[in-house]
Amino acid sequence: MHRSCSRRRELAGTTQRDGCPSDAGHKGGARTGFRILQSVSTDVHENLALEDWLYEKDDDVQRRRRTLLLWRNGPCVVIGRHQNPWAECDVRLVRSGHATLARRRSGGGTVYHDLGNVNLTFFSSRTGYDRASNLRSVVSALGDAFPRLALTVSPRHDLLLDGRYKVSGTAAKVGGKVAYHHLTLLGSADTIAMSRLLKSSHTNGLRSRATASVPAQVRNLCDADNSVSCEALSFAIARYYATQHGGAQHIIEMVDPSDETTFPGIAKLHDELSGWEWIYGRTPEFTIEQEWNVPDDGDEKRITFCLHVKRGQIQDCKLHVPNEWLPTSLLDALIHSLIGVPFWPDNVFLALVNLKDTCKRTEEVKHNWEIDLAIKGIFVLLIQLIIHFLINYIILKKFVRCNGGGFGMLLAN
Ligand SMILES: Nc1ncnc2c1ncn2[C@@H]1O[C@H](COP(=O)(O)OC(=O)CCCC[C@@H]2CCSS2)[C@@H](O)[C@H]1O
Repeated sequence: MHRSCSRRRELAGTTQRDGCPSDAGHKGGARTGFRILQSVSTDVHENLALEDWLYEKDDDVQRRRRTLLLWRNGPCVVIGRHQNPWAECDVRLVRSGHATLARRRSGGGTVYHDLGNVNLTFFSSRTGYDRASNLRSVVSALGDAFPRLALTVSPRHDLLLDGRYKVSGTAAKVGGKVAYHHLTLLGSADTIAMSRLLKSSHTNGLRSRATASVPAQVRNLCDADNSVSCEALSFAIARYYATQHGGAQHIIEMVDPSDETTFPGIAKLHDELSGWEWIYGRTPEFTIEQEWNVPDDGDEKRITFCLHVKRGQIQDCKLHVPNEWLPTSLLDALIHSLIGVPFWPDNVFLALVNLKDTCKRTEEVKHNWEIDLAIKGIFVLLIQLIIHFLINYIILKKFVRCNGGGFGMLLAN
């Protein structure tokens, strides 16, 4: 890392300096065995790119120098590497601008972040990687600074307040030589937004082998001690970390993940992490099935609609409607118009709504103008669908190419 652009904040004293000597991270000229960094960015994709960059490219991390990174994000939902966003959160709400969606490199479940949540990443050698020890340090650090907080480490490495409320979730990435363990810490996050966002938009009928989150009852630390703030949490943890690793005094080095000079190649990592291909396209394949009953001459008929999605695109589509309702050729055309289309709830939702309308229309038609109009209706539906898909598909593809993602903005319009 070229450090001349980072800023340093000396926490043991009161000084905060801008511009630093080129040996930032060296204490009094002598290199310490550890380093504490804090990101100035609150953009989740920038911060994940920074984490990635440090893990992949940073000389100090590669030389197994212990590094603690502190970071916070604006409102976002962060899914694990092997998760399905449609199963884990309300994608529609996310896309309407309420939060950013990110897929991280580590496994595990889905969490919500905002500025009331602090993230800590402990980089170490693979052999020095020890989640339990990191968590014990966090508990000790917070115990020293906020004696009123009763924190414990659960068997699955969550941090619990009063033995039951989750205040921190953990995940990790372990490579051949280096590793990181990262965790959240709920200081004063918006837990109402959290529960709204972490509700699947497709609770019924979604089948997949993706990792499922383990929902928990959460609480903010500030609810147990109102002197808790994210700044105070970061300070307490940084101070403890330094003491633990032999530093009498500690310095927090402020780093800017949008600075390509300091972190060469970081923009590429950012583009990858914020692109559709990574966030949605990496979803393990899944099947989604919807069914509903439609009245038919005083009776009820069942319609089923089943999509198989691979790499974020519809690979297969099955639609069963009563034989007499739709001519097979049109049914096939409808199915084929969906194949290869990115699985985008709007696309599928529209197809379902149109299909429902068609069925209703078919019902009316049976009684009024018979099959002639039904075919016309379906034809109109097909044209609508095809136009809709073409518009979405072409524009979205173009958009993704230009912006590396950001469907939310487009679809919100
Ligand atoms: N910010 C935060 N902190 C603690 N717990 C949370 C948070 N957001 C949601 N939750 C609760 O955890 C479960 C999911 O628990 P689950 O155990 O399934 O997943 C995790 O804990 C993953 C932690 C990942 C930590 C990374 C560190 C830096 S980037 S993200 C969710 O349903 C909520 O009930």
